[in-house]
Amino acid sequence: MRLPETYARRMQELLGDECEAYMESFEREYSQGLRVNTRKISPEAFLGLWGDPLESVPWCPAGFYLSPGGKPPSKHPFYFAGAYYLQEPSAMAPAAILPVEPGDRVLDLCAAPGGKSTHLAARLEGRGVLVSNDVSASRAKALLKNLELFGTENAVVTSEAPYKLASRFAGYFSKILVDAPCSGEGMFHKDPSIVKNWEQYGNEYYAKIQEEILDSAAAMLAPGGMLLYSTCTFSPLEDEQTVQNFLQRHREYQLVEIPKCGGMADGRPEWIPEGDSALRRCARFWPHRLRGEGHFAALFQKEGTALPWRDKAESAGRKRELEPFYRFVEDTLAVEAASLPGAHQMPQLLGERLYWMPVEMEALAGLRILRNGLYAGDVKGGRFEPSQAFALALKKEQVRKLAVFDTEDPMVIRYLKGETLPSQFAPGWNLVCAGPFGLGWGKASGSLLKNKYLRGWRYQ
Ligand SMILES: C[S@@+](CC[C@H](N)C(=O)[O-])C[C@H]1O[C@@H](n2cnc3c(N)ncnc32)[C@H](O)[C@@H]1O
Repeated sequence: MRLPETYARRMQELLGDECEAYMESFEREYSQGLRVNTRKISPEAFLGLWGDPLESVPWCPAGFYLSPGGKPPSKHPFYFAGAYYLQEPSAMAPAAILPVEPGDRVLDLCAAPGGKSTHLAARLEGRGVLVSNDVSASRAKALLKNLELFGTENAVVTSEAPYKLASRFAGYFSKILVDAPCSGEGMFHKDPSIVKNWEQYGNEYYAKIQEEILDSAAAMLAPGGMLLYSTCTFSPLEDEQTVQNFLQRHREYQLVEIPKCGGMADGRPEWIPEGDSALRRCARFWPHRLRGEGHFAALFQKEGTALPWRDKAESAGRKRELEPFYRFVEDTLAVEAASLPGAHQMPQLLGERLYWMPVEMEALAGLRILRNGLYAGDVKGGRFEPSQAFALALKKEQVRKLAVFDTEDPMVIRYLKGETLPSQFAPGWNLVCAGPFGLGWGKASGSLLKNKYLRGWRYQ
């Protein structure tokens, strides 16, 4: 692997004797990981279903290393069911470290394609709200898809510049994740093309953006709230220096110790001018000291007392315009409308589309929003057509009409490819399942199951 000379020299100066081990880490196999969606299944139950033995990632209770030569994980029906996310093991740390509780108001400010957002969503267990933002509109689309695949009902997906969000959400969030754009030195092994980007932009360019993003994040954190800053680079300018500069600009923040495990190392105050010893509380992930790529994380707490967040109690009652939806629930599902995922949020029809929204639309006016909560489906012509997102947010036990196939049954892949299938299922909408997981809808009529799997998500 060809590393830029200035980079290699700097790493030699920083790491000294340890640099040799770092350089050797480029020779070993890149570790791939899988993080189980705990909204859908426990890690233990997943391991039982998966069959191949998987080793745990020390800093993430739902994370596992994939063994080379195992099942191709991006072609497996469970991947299409949102039962897991494929994620580099070190990248599982930031959302595991930020102490998110169900009911928190969480912001993921640089969120696409959603590795950490899907993790935060799982930890929220459907309570509170997750605002997932990425400044890039095209990347935000992938973010939305991943959150829908995970069955998330309480996410607002936006595509805005952080300062613009800050003007609307002052002091609103109890937890914020800033997984900042960075020079990506920790990913040189995973993706050597990042070296070109490093040569083009350098560390100062990113350090400036990181400071701006962090200032916007600071404006949005509630008193007593916690902020997790992470990068996938080794540069002290983008790591310890960015953290120290932030603390100097925002005296109401303190660094919180990140408990080290699995080979994580302390932050390095001695690598920046007049570095404060508190910077040791940060965590560094070195590829020669642990099984994962390079990362950095810092956890801050804002002074003040956090107020407990309560979901809005929705006693919406039965709304006349939603009658087709209630009929669908009675015909197809095994639970009442009030106990469905997202039903504690505000039901709202936008045109024909029914959503359960965690945040009032007025609060988001003027922002580029891709989604506010769960898009349940369309109410049209006196009928209700459930959405793909709704299928993935439902648990199999919540549905009465089911078309269940064994995970290994070739019908599963045929369904994911969009084919019509033979049916012996109850007439009407059925949740098509691979083993314990819903994949999407099918509509049974006579001897056929019409395929309602979302076209853009089909198995290629
Ligand atoms: C490290 S990636 C995020 C990865 C993501 N957290 C995940 O786990 O999948 C950084 C993201 O920051 C976004 N970004 C770049 N410049 C930004 C800015 N000025 N403000 C906010 N986000 C920005 C990029 O589009 C990119 O998606």
